[in-house]
Amino acid sequence: MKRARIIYNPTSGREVFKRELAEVLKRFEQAGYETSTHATTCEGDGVQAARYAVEQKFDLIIAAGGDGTVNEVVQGIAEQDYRPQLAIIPVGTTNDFARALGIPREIQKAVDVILEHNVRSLDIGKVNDQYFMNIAGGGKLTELTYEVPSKLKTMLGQLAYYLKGIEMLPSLKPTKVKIEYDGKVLEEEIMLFLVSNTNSVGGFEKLAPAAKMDDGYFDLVILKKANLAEFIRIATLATRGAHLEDKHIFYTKANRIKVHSEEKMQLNLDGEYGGLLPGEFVNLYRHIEFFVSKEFIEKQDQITE
Ligand SMILES: Nc1ncnc2c1ncn2[C@@H]1O[C@H](COP(=O)(O)OP(=O)(O)OP(=O)(O)O)[C@@H](O)[C@H]1O
Repeated sequence: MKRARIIYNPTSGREVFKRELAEVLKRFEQAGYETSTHATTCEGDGVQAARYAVEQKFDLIIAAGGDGTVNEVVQGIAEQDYRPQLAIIPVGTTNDFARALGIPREIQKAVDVILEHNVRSLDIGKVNDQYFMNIAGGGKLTELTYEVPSKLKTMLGQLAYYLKGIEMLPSLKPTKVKIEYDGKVLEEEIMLFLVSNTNSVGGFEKLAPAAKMDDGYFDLVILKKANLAEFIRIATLATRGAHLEDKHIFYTKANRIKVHSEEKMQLNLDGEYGGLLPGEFVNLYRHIEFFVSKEFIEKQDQITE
């Protein structure tokens, strides 16, 4: 019998997972998994819980939470030789990665998709010994995501980011950076850089429209120095994926990217603070097996064509 470990964050999002846990457990048991649970107790506990699941040779980890919880589970398994498969039940405030995999936000519907058993080996990113699945970035613009207090996020969800973003827009300043990617060099004043593994980022579904999650490459998107009016225009273009041709945007695919800056620049990993630059981003090719939706597989196949 296969063994599954549910690692869930009881404080995630609107804190609804616990109420459905018994039903979720029943469904996994019925599907042939011997299933046990771990509720995370504090920041970092998801990493330890995932390491324990590795040691105990669980076949499957089901991470129930937001991007933060999934990220901790990935940190816990990514550097191990034995890596359990990973499924996600998105119950967080931000669930960009689950959305990228086509996992629905309703708990039982997410379980339906997981139990269809579509598994794919996907790339993940590594920078300075930390891992990310979705996106890493830097520049004043990316610093917004951790300016939003957790309470506000619980109450307002995604909207909290936008409110904070609008409040901060006028104070955004460019940063001078040197970016080396696959043997080439770019020196530029930038508003932000994004190293993307998926194309579903903070509500912008088409930020990196060609980002494929199993090709061994990141999509590097850089917004060069721009004034407020230009920024708003480009952000509008980005909502429909029409920004890459703009002269303020630099875009390429690369699997190894180094970013340095003389100025202090914070790193953002999957929406959370990830320390300071410099950083070297490395794409780990098809490193973890994820449970995905049929729609995800269809979409990925279309990108190849
Ligand atoms: N019991 C706990 N109490 C407080 N924090 C926790 C607990 N368990 C996990 N965490 C932390 O909460 C972070 C955010 O969790 P997660 O992404 O699942 O939920 P979220 O609702 O989307 O979170 P956020 O409030 O950051 O948007 C995790 O990265 C983890 O470090």
